[in-house]
Amino acid sequence: MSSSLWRAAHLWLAIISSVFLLIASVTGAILSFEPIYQKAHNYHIDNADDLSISDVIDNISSVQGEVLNITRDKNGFVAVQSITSDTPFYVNPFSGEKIGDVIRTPEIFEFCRTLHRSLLLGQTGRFLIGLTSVVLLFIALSGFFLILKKQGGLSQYFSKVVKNDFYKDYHTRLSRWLILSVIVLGISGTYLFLERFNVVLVPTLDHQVNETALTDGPAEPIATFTTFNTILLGDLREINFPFADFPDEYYELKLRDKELLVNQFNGEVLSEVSYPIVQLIYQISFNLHTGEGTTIWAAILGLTGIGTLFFIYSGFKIFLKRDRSKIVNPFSKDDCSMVILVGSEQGSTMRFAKALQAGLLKSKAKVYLTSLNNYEAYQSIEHLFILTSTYGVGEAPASADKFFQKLADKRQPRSYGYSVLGFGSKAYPDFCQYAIEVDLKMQQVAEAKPLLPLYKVNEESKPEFMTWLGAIGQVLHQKITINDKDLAAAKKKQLSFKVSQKQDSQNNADQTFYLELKTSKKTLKDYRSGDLLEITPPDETRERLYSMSVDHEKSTIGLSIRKHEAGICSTFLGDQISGNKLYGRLKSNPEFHFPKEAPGVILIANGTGIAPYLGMLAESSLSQHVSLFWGGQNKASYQLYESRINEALANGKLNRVYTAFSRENGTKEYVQDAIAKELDNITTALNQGYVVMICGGLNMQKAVENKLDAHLKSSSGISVETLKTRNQIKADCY
Ligand SMILES: Cc1cc2nc3c(=O)[nH]c(=O)nc-3n(C[C@H](O)[C@H](O)[C@H](O)COP(=O)(O)O)c2cc1C
Repeated sequence: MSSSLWRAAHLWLAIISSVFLLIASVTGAILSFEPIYQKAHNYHIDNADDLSISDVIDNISSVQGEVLNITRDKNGFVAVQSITSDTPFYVNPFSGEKIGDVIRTPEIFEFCRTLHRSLLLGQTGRFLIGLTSVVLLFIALSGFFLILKKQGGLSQYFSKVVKNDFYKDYHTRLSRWLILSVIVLGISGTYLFLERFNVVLVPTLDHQVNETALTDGPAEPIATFTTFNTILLGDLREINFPFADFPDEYYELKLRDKELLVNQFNGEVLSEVSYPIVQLIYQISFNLHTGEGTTIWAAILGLTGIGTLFFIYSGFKIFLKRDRSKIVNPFSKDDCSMVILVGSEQGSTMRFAKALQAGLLKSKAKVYLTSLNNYEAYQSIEHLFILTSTYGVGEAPASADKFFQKLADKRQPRSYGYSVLGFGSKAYPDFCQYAIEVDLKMQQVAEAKPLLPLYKVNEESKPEFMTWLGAIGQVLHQKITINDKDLAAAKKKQLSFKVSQKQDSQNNADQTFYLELKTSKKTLKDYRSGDLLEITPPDETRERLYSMSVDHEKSTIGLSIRKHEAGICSTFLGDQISGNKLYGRLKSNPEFHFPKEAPGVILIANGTGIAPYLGMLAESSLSQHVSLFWGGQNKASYQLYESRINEALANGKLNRVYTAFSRENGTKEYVQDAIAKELDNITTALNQGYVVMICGGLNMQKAVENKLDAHLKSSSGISVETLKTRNQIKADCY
């Protein structure tokens, strides 16, 4: 069974049984206090368990007179019902003296017990709650399997949990400790359920007493009964005394593992029947399920009940936040003749790949879908489809960066046809570069025969994808139908914004404008400068992200945007005028927030990358030293931001500004050149704990980081990579 099936089983069983689990956990947690509550009364007398039954009977009878029944409960408390008392009472087995009345169970426990056992619904409730135990067992076992998978086996069981999301992390962390007790509760609850509904039959004990051979009087003293002398109080559960001095009235002894009938006159054992194994298992299950008699186990059960509440809550949170783009493969990899490998960073290529998978599955093909980084040998492979986007500067997306290595290491067992489909954007100079490289690599694989030349899709264009799909259909001689719904991105709830200001750059060549959008205070409450605005232009499926500045006082966000010729979204935003209404979503980007704790911050940007900094300057404190490096075409380009920057300089929120112009009076200076001049100061500042932030184009980021890296390595032996892991260098480039 694959991990995804385990996960699906874990999830759906939990969802179906959640209400019952909730009731059982709350009541179970409360009931776990009952054994602790009882133990707290402490009617336990030390060393009494070593007394023989004959001593106990003697001691009690001499003080309490005629006794009807003696019990020893799981706490070791000895209770007596005598002929003269209406209710049972606890005694000291050494002295036979009464030490207290039998504890009355508080109402709350009684109520919880009924709810826990039958949901107050009688037999139907008992059945439902019993079934919940069975389901709990499967949830726990699937959970255990998932932890093993996640942690990388039993030997890694308690190794560090890879940081993810609060609910996911603690769902795993806590369950590593509580899973065993949940499994115990599941197994014991299941056994009690099976016993109650007679699936496991516990036979009634059948004592065979030879009535004709029964002897009577004269009664010998109990102290001479060998059996009573050898059985210890610790092994006793109950003794029922004979009612009258007739030979067919005998002592009934219930011990840990058997029952005895003993002649009241001479102590002869008339019948001895051991409990059947099913009954012993029942007892063990009962004790394990209730925690009766053991405070520590009861406390563990209580924690397990509370933990289960957390599992239900966090499980729901994980479910609601779940990644709907998860891959589901109905066939195992070696059964599939068609394999789809995907390279995707933000999920859109995966969406196309899933639509393709669904289309092929509809035509009864056996298809296996996975990411390029999971490349391995596929025993039944006939066709391979590679769909990949390009990231960075013509680089592999995150889910494909190990593909070439794996392709070199793993060979397919047979020859197969392949086709590569690249996803990218013409707004980048290296359009579909990574797909081009993948296609070239595939051409060198001996077993791989091209089905089609490389196809490319610009900005998730559906028509371009359909063209490729048609070509594939022709090669395979089958029509592949794709559901439009599968291709469309999930509709997300949009927030409304009003354009409050639009300002164009004074340098026309820049094609840049500043857009201020107004919204409500509440909408912006959880967002900061450096977070992102996601805009999907009307009639488009693909969203674009813009790094924004946030002004909480004015309830506005600020964006700096450069119009691209083929840029659908930048054109759409460029057409806006004050008063227009726009829709979008806000996305948190905590890795790129202003570091309020740092002694100083160096902000580096080119072009529109300055947008988040314009808001961040308001967040700096007067004790922090903040400098800004900005690169643009010329001084006219700078004017779009100048008043905001000057205001920050005037009120002490910004200490220094360095500008670099690439087309000003014949000079050709880029922001990385301005950085190069200040490398000594920047290195000193980093050594003092300053934080460097970089926002703008990827090429600029690379150039700045290369300069910094070389200088840092030679001067202080530290690399940019190390500073990034320490969060001393933060970048948000595109
Ligand atoms: C930071 C960044 C860098 C990108 N670099 C390139 C690139 O060099 N070449 C290209 O063709 N597309 C580039 N793209 C565009 C993506 O490849 C394109 O949007 C693709 O549809 C994304 O697919 P995904 O959502 O599956 O990752 C880039 C996108 C981003 C956000």
